[in-house]
Amino acid sequence: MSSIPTTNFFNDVCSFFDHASQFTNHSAGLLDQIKTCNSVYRFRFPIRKGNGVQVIDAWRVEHSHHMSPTKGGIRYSDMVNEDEVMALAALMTYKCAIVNVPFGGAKGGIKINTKNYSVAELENITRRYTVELVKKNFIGPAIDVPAPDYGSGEREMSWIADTYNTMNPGQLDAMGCVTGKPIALHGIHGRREATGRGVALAIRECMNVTEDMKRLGLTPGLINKRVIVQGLGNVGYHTAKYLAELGAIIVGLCEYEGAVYNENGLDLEAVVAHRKEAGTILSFPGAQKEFINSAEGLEQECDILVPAALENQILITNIGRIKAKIIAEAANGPTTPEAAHLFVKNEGIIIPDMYCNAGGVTVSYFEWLKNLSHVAFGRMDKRYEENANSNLVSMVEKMTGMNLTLEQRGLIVKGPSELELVNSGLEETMVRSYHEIREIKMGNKNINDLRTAAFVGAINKVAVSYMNMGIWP
Ligand SMILES: NC(=O)c1ccc[n+]([C@@H]2O[C@H](COP(=O)([O-])OP(=O)(O)OC[C@H]3O[C@@H](n4cnc5c(N)ncnc54)[C@H](O)[C@@H]3O)[C@@H](O)[C@H]2O)c1
Repeated sequence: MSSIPTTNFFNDVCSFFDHASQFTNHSAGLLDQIKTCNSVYRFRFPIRKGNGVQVIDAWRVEHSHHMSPTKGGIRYSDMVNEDEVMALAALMTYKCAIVNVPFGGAKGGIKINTKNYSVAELENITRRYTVELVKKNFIGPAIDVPAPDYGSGEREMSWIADTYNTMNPGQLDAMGCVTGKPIALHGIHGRREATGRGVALAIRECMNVTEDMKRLGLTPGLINKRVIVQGLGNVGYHTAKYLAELGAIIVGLCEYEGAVYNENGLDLEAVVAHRKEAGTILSFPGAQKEFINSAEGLEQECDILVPAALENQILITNIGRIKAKIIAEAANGPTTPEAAHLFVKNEGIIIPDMYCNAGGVTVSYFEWLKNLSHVAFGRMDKRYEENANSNLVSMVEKMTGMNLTLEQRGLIVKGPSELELVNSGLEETMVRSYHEIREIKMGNKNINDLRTAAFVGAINKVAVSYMNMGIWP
């Protein structure tokens, strides 16, 4: 892997890119166009706080316009900075390419600690942020479509949708300006859990390849595999939930205030309930061990480690103590290039962020399509099941000469629900993309990790778009 020294997150992404680009045959100029962030919008705006005024720092970065609109979440964090937003925007470009979602990459950031603001203040900040984006043409269903990320969720997406809609009266597709909205406000079933579900499917796919598991000394499949998850937010919680449903054992859970471990398994819901009540993950009665230094939680015995919090968690300084054989990057950028290089050299498998957490943008794409098409997805359960006089039922009754019972009528007319459609589309995407990446790796003996293979696939797809598009004028 790359020998470029790590200085920051965007550099790390570029260093992975540079390493992979040697396995492509594109010109230096085209590679430069793909790698660079096209538009970086940094802005500041005031809000009222108490009796005074506070200035908020914010960003929106559009990394690539090889496809429109651009797409990517908005991070609410007091640690967010321009470099981080640029790196996350770049990852969005490669992520969308890997899962064949026809968007360019983008990302946003608002530099606040959400705990220090009331709900009303958060609403003011979110709405003013949206207004700033509208003013500069950095948001719109055909321009740039934000989504949730660290520190933001359905509530913030609702405020964004409403602000945009209010500022664009009569725009038919206005609700497609943002995804990750609540179901009741033009959202889609399955989006909330999509990233975590996708991570679990990515891990399942990886563990089902017998020859790769043999190399790691593991039996294939997820049953009874021991998992540690870092971060109990949207992505971490849902990943742990679906992995447990697929037969894995959640042995460790880490939050910023500490970590808990039990070699026989932790009850996820009980840990979440305990944390909610006690205000900390520590002192959970079902834990055998606990760690006040949360990072120690990552270093415990397990087969699979799922960092699902923030970047730069697995570093050259702690990689030697990580016992997992598989790192599934649910978070963006959790492993630095040097740490990743060492882990792969020691025969570990890293399921790279740009593929591993792509379930979120995949289902966001479904939501955007739903908003643009103005058509409900899936069956209308009640109407179909209660109305047994549909044409289809009469036809079957005519053909068979039978009088169908209500239950039989229901079975005949029952199509997939919106959630079933979303989940099957998500599963198909995660399965197909995993094997596409693995085949790139297997097709070149000099590519020894899935991240490089994923980058090669993504660079090639983005390059084709840019070449087809040409340069104007
Ligand atoms: N939300 C999505 O759909 C989505 C999609 C793709 C990628 N991601 C990535 O997944 C990661 C998590 O995002 P999220 O939406 O779950 O955020 P979130 O805000 O819902 O949850 C993050 C959790 O991580 C915890 N955390 C923070 N620092 C920690 C530390 N040092 N150790 C342990 N826990 C820590 C926080 O307390 C919080 O509970 C981010 O890297 C994000 O970019 C999110």
